[in-house]
Amino acid sequence: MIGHTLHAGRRALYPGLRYFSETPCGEIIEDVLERTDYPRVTKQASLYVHWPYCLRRCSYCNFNKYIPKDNNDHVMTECLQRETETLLQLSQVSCITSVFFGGGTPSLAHPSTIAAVLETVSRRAYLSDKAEVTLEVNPTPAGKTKLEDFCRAGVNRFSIGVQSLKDEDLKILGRDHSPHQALQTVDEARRLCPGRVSVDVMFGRPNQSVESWENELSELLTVCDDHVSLYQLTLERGTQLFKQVRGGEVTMPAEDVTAEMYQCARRTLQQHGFLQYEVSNFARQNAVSHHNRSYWKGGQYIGVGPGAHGRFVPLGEGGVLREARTQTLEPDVWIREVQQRGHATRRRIQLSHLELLEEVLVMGMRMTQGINPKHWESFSPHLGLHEVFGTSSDVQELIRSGQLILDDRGLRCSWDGLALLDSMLPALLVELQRQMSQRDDRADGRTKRSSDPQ
Ligand SMILES: C[S@@+](CC[C@H](N)C(=O)[O-])C[C@H]1O[C@@H](n2cnc3c(N)ncnc32)[C@H](O)[C@@H]1O
Ligand SMILES: C[S@@+](CC[C@H](N)C(=O)[O-])C[C@H]1O[C@@H](n2cnc3c(N)ncnc32)[C@H](O)[C@@H]1O
Ligand code: SF4
Repeated sequence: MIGHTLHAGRRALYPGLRYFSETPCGEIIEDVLERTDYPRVTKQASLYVHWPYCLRRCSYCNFNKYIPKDNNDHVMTECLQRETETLLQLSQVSCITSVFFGGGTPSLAHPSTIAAVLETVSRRAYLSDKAEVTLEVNPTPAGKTKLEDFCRAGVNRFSIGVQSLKDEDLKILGRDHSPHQALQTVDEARRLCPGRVSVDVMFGRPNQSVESWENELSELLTVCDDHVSLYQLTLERGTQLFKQVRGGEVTMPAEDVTAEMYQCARRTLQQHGFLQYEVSNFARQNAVSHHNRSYWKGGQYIGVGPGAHGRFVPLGEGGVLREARTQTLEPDVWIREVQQRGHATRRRIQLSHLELLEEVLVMGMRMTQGINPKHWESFSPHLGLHEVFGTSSDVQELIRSGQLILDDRGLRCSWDGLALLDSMLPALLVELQRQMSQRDDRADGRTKRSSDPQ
């Protein structure tokens, strides 16, 4: 989803860099460096920390996870701290706005590991007491008993992988908990962090019908807190489920059935007071996830741990371009690299201005509020949102057909359009590429004219 870099191979020079420093998180001091045409760079970021271990492999999952051979908590903790320090220094980020411990199964980590990483962040950057600190939890009895200690370590939001409330479905998915254990974990998390508990649920599961999904959702709504993430089960190559489906052992619901499940869930959640704020995310009482929202708003983020990815400008190395960075995948190799050179960045790609705008577009359109003109302008000061999309006949057609809205509030999907976002993005991206290239041609023309012999 976010690791995706559009046109990663292409390189183009940023027209310039405007550098904003922050004191410490709020006030922005503008300090124009070099040329004048580049979106602002701030000294704030969110932090993602990847815990790469799971007790077993769920049948559908292709995330970066490994079954631990032995307990290496101590060395993992040291390396997560070291990589956090290094990347904070490399990025010169002085304010961390949210922290997300994801995985794998980060609830397998010792609470002291979580505390140690947060302590490192606080030592090296500003981390407000109020900053959102989320931990993903597998709802097993062992996970549940550690929740209180995780809170003491500094976690103030839990994201619980409930996935399904049907025992037989959890078995097909290869989960190691029952629906009852999941509900007990949600209860305990709500007791500890009222209003700050999210549940992840997957739909489009093998043999699932719309009717059974509706019943399951109703049950979920009686127990959940104020945040729900609904993910359509994706059949990932290389997983056990993929093989089972290909071998005919398991049948996935047809596309029109999963589309109906999605629409039915959106309606039901709305009726229960949840606002959909993103393709897969719903919140009531304003319990939106700050961490996820900062990704969708094109904020900088630092990723530490095996396979984590990040998006930031390495100001500390003299960098001026935002980079897409990925850390080494395999934990033992990652540990060695962190011990040797302080971090294990395996891949770094400088994003051109166009690539950055493509990401801002793709991520921003996932939010129901879409992209407002000011948000766009902070990344594209010289080519406004209406200039890019206002004149395109393809975009006009999407507006006429009721899928897209472009007005004073910006560009966004309609209710129906959000479900069809993937089919709309190619037209939007083509328009962006066309307008950016015309703009570069005009700028080149001006440069050429001004350097013509008099
Ligand atoms: C990778 S898991 C990590 C958290 C934790 N280990 C768990 O399983 O709950 C994060 C979320 O990704 C979602 N996910 C993983 N694989 C998926 C797939 N193939 N299709 C859709 N969602 C998936 C699940 O809903 C899960 O809660
Ligand atoms: C699958 S989402 C689950 C979020 C959950 N539903 C919630 O509301 O808290 C996990 C979060 O971690 C981020 N994430 C997952 N894997 C990552 C990775 N390898 N590097 C950086 N961020 C990652 C996702 O972008 C997202 O923000
Ligand atoms: S879904 Fe979660 S618990 Fe299952 S294998 Fe993937 S990361 Fe591990």
